Amino acid sequence: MIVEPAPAKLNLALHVRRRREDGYHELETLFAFVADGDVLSLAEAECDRFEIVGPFAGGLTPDGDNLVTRARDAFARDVAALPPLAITLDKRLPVASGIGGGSADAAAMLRAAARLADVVTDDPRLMAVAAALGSDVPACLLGRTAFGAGRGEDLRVVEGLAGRPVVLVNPNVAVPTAPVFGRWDGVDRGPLPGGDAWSVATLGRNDLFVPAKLIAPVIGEVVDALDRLDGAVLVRMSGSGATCFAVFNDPDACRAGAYAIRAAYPAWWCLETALV
Ligand SMILES: C[C@@](CO)(OP(=O)(O)O)[C@H](O)COP(=O)(O)OP(=O)(O)OC[C@H]1O[C@@H](n2ccc(N)nc2=O)[C@H](O)[C@@H]1O
Ligand SMILES: Nc1ncnc2c1ncn2[C@@H]1O[C@H](COP(=O)(O)OP(=O)(O)O)[C@@H](O)[C@H]1O
Repeated sequence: MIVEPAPAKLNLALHVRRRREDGYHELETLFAFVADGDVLSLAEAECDRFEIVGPFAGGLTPDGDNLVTRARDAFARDVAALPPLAITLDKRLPVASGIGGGSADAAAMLRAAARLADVVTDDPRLMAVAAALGSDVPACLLGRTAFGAGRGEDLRVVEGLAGRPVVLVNPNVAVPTAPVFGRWDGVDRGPLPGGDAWSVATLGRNDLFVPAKLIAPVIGEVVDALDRLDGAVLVRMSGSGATCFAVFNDPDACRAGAYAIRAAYPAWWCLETALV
């Protein structure tokens, strides 16, 4: 049995620079990962099977198009043969929420497949398969704090944020990515600032915040609620939303913040975790 974690991704900053001819957007982003996420379990079996369990299993159908089975099939086609596998996805992250759950699941499947097939994880074919699966999958395959450019696949690792406590909050509203990009106003507000990772995070922006709020105005309430927490040193929306995060210096303040959010907004999803 292989157990492969699929950690949630955060965009600590996300600058949208321009819309490309192919419909995708050129980004400059600071990717980070947290200590919690979905979990993929795999065991060799008589035939391929896929099931989804966990708190957000209801948001997906196991028979439908899933990034896990797409990653499995792409690996078997483009990298190396795989034995029949019984795969269980423990879906703990809200679906379509800006923290890359599906991308993290696909990346976890590729890592597990590489282990099973004795392929090294820095095999360039793995990154190529990841990029074809989705813009965030290469970053999730790397799983480390990194600057991302291009569609998100041009990655440069950066150190310096591990261990910072963070609260993630989603108002339980699914926000699909494409319509958010579709509402971006086309104005280039400038590149990521220079400096170390923390300076970039704090001085940066999320250019998808305004377009995402047009689709789900409650995101504004989430940011306001996080802004009111004592000790929050960075509050922002991640990706195309609707999940927002608050970074703290002090783990006790983080715990108190998560407690306050759960008490005031019991219908919202709230995860107390840390950057890795
Ligand atoms: C916005 C980001 C920021 O990290 O995260 P999420 O909000 O999805 O977590 C990503 O760029 C999302 O990556 P991912 O979710 O893998 O997107 P993809 O499947 O590649 O693309 C979904 C759709 O989003 C739009 N898209 C995505 C990436 C990009 N650089 N430009 C785009 O315009 C396109 O309309 C595309 O059809
Ligand atoms: N394993 C998966 N987990 C989540 N979503 C998936 C998965 N496989 C396919 N999808 C599809 O991908 C879309 C984006 O999902 P997700 O990665 O959760 O969004 P985001 O990157 O915004 O957090 C969903 O609307 C869903 O239909």
